[in-house]
Amino acid sequence: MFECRNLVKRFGETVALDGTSFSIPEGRLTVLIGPSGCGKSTTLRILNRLIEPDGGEVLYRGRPLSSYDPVELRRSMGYVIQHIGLFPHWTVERNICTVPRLLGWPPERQRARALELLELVGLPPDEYARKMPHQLSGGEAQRVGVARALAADPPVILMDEPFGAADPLTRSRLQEEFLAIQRRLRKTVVFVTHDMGEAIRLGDRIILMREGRVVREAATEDLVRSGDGFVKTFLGSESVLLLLECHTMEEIARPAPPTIPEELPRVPGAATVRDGLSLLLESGAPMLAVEEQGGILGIAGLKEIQALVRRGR
Ligand SMILES: Nc1ncnc2c1ncn2[C@@H]1O[C@H](COP(=O)(O)OP(=O)(O)OP(=O)(O)O)[C@@H](O)[C@H]1O
Repeated sequence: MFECRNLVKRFGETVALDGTSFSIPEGRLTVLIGPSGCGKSTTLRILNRLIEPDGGEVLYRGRPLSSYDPVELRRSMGYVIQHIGLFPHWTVERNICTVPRLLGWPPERQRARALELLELVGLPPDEYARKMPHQLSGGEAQRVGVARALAADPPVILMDEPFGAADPLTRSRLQEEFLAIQRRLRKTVVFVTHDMGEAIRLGDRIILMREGRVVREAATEDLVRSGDGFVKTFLGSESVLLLLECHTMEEIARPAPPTIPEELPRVPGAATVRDGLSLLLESGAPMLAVEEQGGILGIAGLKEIQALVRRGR
């Protein structure tokens, strides 16, 4: 979807991007990650032409980005930032419809879309559509921000530390919800974070940046497994836990025996192995029953988790 070649961007003496090259595939969630100041946000702002690079080029759908009208381009890309910037004296519904209104959609279509999106992000429309931004919690405001970014059904969503200000529990809920939405919608998402746990949980691909350059660009799982130099420092001692984030319980479950004890704790097949391990340790049970659509699809315990870690190392 995007092809960035040798991007250079300077702010006075500061070199924010120093020959950055990478590609962003269509329909996948690509994470840009790296230490503070390495050029992640600058890259994102170049992608929607909020700023222009001093050198290099970006191809978007095979054409130079510079050949697109910046205003139209921005309307075709949802943008979610940390402090979501809802308009304070507009209702939630009106905020969500910002772009559809600019595009001249008829009011009924705007309204229907807002209600549909509130549903999608888990905010009951009857309760939330008429609320004002100051009546929302931080997590709810972020959900409205995601709904607003999706409103005109743009093919691309740019997200700059969207859940960065949320407390850990809310953050993990927002991540799960967004992942579920992304599994349905398959947008091209470029997601900036400096939290490796978040990158691994959400990203199909990860682009690791340092000092304005790309250090590594790989599928999430390959990156976690490889653990070379800078990657390893970034992952630190958490690398095993992070590997567990990449896999689901249904992937490691073995077939269930004909009868399984009633008291065995249940875990959804889609839960990460990390969540499965927590449940196993908390419950003290020898095994978990892995469920899918109400039925039991298998069982898994420490042995299966250890096998996964050994395979991943
Ligand atoms: N408008 C600006 N004017 C001056 N310097 C800037 C501007 N925008 C970014 N920079 C500088 O460019 C470098 C890269 O900034 P950028 O915001 O892209 O980093 P980042 O990786 O997103 O950092 P963080 O994780 O802290 O948000 C930094 O040194 C920053 O201070």
